[in-house]
Order: sequence, then C-alpha cells, then structure tokens
Amino acid sequence: MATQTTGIKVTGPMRPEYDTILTQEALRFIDRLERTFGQRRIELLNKRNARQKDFDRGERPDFLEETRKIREGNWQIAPLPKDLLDRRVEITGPASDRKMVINALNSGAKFFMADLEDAMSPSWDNVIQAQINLRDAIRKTISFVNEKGKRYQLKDNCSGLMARPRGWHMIEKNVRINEVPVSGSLLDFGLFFFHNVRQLIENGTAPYYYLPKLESHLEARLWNDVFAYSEQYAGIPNGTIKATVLLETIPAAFEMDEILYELRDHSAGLNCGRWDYIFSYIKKFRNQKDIILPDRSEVTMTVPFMRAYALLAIKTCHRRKAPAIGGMAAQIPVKGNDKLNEEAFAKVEADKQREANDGHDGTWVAHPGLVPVALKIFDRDMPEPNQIEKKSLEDIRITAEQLLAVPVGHITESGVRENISVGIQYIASWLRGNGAAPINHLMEDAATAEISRAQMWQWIRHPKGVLEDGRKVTVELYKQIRAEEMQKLKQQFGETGFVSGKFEEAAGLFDELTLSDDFADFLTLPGYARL
Ligand SMILES: CC(=O)SCCNC(=O)CCNC(=O)[C@H](O)C(C)(C)COP(=O)(O)OP(=O)(O)OC[C@H]1O[C@@H](n2cnc3c(N)ncnc32)[C@H](O)[C@@H]1OP(=O)(O)O
Ligand SMILES: O=CC(=O)O
Ligand SMILES: [Mg+2]
Repeated sequence: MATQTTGIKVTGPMRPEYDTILTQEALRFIDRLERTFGQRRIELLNKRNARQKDFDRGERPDFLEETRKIREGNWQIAPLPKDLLDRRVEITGPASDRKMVINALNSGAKFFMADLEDAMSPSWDNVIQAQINLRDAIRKTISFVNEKGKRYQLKDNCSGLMARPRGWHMIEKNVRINEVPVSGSLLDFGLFFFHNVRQLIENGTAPYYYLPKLESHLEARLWNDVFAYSEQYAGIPNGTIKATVLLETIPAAFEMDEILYELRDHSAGLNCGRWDYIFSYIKKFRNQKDIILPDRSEVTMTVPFMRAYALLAIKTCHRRKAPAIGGMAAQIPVKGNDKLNEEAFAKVEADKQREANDGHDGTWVAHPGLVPVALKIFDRDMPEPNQIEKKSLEDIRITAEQLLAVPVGHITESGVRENISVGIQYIASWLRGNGAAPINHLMEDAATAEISRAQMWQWIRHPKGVLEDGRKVTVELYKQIRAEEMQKLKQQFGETGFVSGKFEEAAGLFDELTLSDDFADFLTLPGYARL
C-alpha cells in the first residue's frame, strides 16, 4: 500500500492490543481518507441543514426533477457476488461485545451485521475493541471465556459479516489531524477495510458494509468515491466492496433510485431502517403545523406512510436487481414469562410474515432466539435465494403524498411516560457504554430513543400535541411526569444503582434535548461530548 508521512495523531489512551489496530500504516490510510473526503462530508452536512430550513418553512420533499432520467432509465446494479444472493435472515448486534459477536456468527443467520453505529455507544474503548473483535472473527481466532468459565468460539459454518460504520454526522475525537477530529464514518470504515480486506477476499468474500442515515444521493456518491479510492489504494478491482444502504430518512425515500445508481458498482441493495425512518419523519417535519405522530407504539409498519415506504423500497430495488432487506421488530424473548414471550414471538412472526409476503429478500432480527422464527417464514415462502425476480411490484404506484401521509392515532399520558422513562433509561445505558439495551422487553438502540425524545420535543411545541383526555403537553407536564418516572427508576434500581447507573446525567441530557428550542440533530452529538 502507498506510504506518506502524516500529521494524524491518536489522542485516546492506548491499551493492550490497540497498537495492532492503530498501526502507522492503518493511520496513514485514515489520514488519506480524511484529507481526500473530509471536506465533502462537511459540505454535505451543511446541505442537510439548508434542507431543514426549507422543511421548517413548510416545504415537503418530492421526487427530484434533475434526476428524472435516472429514475426513468433502464439500468441495474452490478451483479451481486454469490454470497450476497441469499440474505434471508441477518442478525445485528454491537461489534464491541466479543461474546455477542461469536454468538451472532454462530446463530444460524446468513449474515451478522456487526454494528459500530446505533447499537454501540462510541466510547473509545468500544470503537477499538469492535475492530479487534472483527479482525479476530474474520481470522476465526476469536474466543471468549465468561465468568463461569464457559468458552465461546466459532463453529465451522458461521454467518457472513457486514459492518455498519457510524453515520456522516459523527466524529472520532480521539483521532485528530492538526487537532481536528476525523470523521467517525471514515475511521470505522477505514480500519475495518485496512485490516481485513485481504483476509476477507482470501476467505472467499469481500468487505461488506451497511451505510446508515443517508439523506441524499450525493451522500451515497461520497461513499461510492470512498470505496473506489480504497479499492485503488489496496490494489483490488473496482466494485469489490459492497454496501447496503439503510433507507431510513425521509429525504432518502425520494431518492431510492438515485442512491442505488450512485452506488451501482458497489450496491448490495437497500434496507428499511424503520426506527430511524420514524425519527426522521418527526425531525424533518417537526415545525410543520399539519404533521404530528401519535404514541410511538401506534406508529407501526402498517400505518400508511410506513407501508408506502417499504413497498417503494422493494419495487425500486427489484427493478434494479437489488435486494430489499426488511427491518427490525423491537420484540425480544421475554425470560420467565411464557405468556409475554409467546406474545413477543407472535409479533415478530407477524412482522416477518408481512415482509416476506410483500417481497422483501430477507430481514433483520435482534436476538439469536429469533433467527428460527424469521428463517421458518422465509424458508417456507422464499424457496429461491431471493424474491428479486418473483416480486416486481410493477402494478404498485407510490406517490409523494402516500410517503408523507400523516397517520391518525392518539397521544396518551402513558405514551408520554414511556417516552420519558425509556428515553432516560436508554441514554443512561449509552453513557455507561452500552448502546443496545433491553427495556420493557423491547430492544432499544439510539434510533428508538431518538423517537422518544423527538416526540417529547414536538408534542410540547406543536398545537396538536394534546393528550386524548384534552390536556396539552406542556413543559410543566413534562417536568411533573419526568420527576415521577425518575422516582420510579430510583425505586427500581435502588439508591446505589441509580447513582452508578448515570440516570441523573441521562435525565439532564434528556431535559436538554427536550427543553431546548434548538432541536439537536442527533442525541448522540451532545451525548458524545459526555462520553
Ligand atoms: C434500529 C436499529 O438500529 S436495529 C439494529 C441495532 N440493534 C441491535 O443490534 C440490537 C441487537 N440485540 C441486542 O443487542 C440484544 O439482543 C439486547 C440488548 C436487545 C438483549 O440482550 P440480552 O438482554 O443480553 O439478551 P439475553 O439475556 O436474552 O441474551 C441471551 C444470549 O443471547 C445472546 N444474544 C442476545 N442478543 C444477541 C445478538 N443480537 N447477537 C448475538 N448474541 C446475542 C447473548 O449474548 C446471550 O448469550 P449467552 O447465553 O451465551 O450468555
Ligand atoms: O437501523 C435501523 C433502524 O431501524 O433505524
Ligand atoms: Mg437506523
């Protein structure tokens, strides 16, 4: 690989093994990426801000006139490599948790999406431990011994691997060039690529990624250019890297074709990231007087705007011969309560059944116990490796109005309580270094917590933020319910657990996110300053 002296510096602590990831050569590559692409990243983030101002003035997104030719053209993505043809079940989990990485790869899922994004709190130790874990997993040397002496290692036939780097908005403050933090996305992508590209190719696969939170095809173009540059740097053919874009923001829903087109040499399709998508709907339209969402529990995949987006993703992908992967049901197994457990499994099953019927080519699960549930449905209803040829959805037409349709529903006191309590509990977990948390028997990650805090912000300020019993959601009501919910948490966790669990700190951040008139783009931005 090329050499060049650099001004890149690691300012985070170096613990055992960190020097095997943060090598001079790897840092040189990150330096090249940052110097080549860093400025474009900032410009694209500025474009997001400008677009938000349009939405705040009442504008609604629509399909772009300037890219009509791409939407109407007859092109396809490059043929998929053999191991990406069948993705019927993918399991996800934080890449920093060594035991979980092994369990995920042994789970029977086709792929493990190793998360360096919303299921992983980006503490320095998590960021580097994740890279150590993935490097060892790819070389099949990974092992783990738990407190009882149980040894974990990989089975012979384990899942394929995909990595999800942080989104374009995140920085890595512990690696700097001329004192300026590098992009979290480029660091995560780059370290994984640098250390594993050769080994992955030797294993008969390649570097595969999931790309989160894209808001436009120009952001996809930036990723594509990063991929092409990296392939050249490593001396491997263009198109070796493959990436699945998480279709999880409202503006991106209007640019599905364009995103696939930009990445056509590197595309492995789209995934319906439902939780961020709901968050994006609230965030983008938070200042529009006719748009408001009901309780989080009522915004399911069957409400019209969510349904429209999933169907459009399948239709668009299949027209371009790309896979359309489904999303994550929040239910996880419930230990020690058969009835609740059965209900949770039934909900996941219904979700996966809907996805298979609609034409998705595979789906996500949050827990190894759910792999068989999703497998059973896709094995039965998708005997072929995918449904790209079978489900064109040609007769379905999705309009801009359908993508934006405001769902009807209720805002309730229990919805307010749940948002406050779950939001604070999740942020506390995140501040403790754990970005995926089971709360009230549901999987919570940064995206689900974003919904909770964004709803509170909007309900307080929006004229229609009124409870079904007629009370307006106000700052006073928020403060009263927050105090009551904090009291409950104190009782539940005890005085010591409450203090060590960082609940006060989390509530402070939740207050800031809810009460400040400036809506924070992501909770992980002020959160990261506290890590
Ligand atoms: C909106 C989005 O971005 S979705 C994608 C991001 N979200 C995620 O990736 C969440 C992934 N899921 C998880 O992290 C976990 O399942 C949680 C946090 C929700 C629940 O975790 P736990 O409470 O530890 O689950 P539980 O106690 O049932 O674990 C039982 C076993 O399953 C394993 N396990 C649980 N979830 C996973 C997983 N996703 N991958 C691999 N193994 C897992 C545990 O390691 C544990 O193993 P052990 O029996 O060998 O000790
Ligand atoms: O990343 C997945 C989501 O639902 O958000
Ligand atoms: Mg997401």
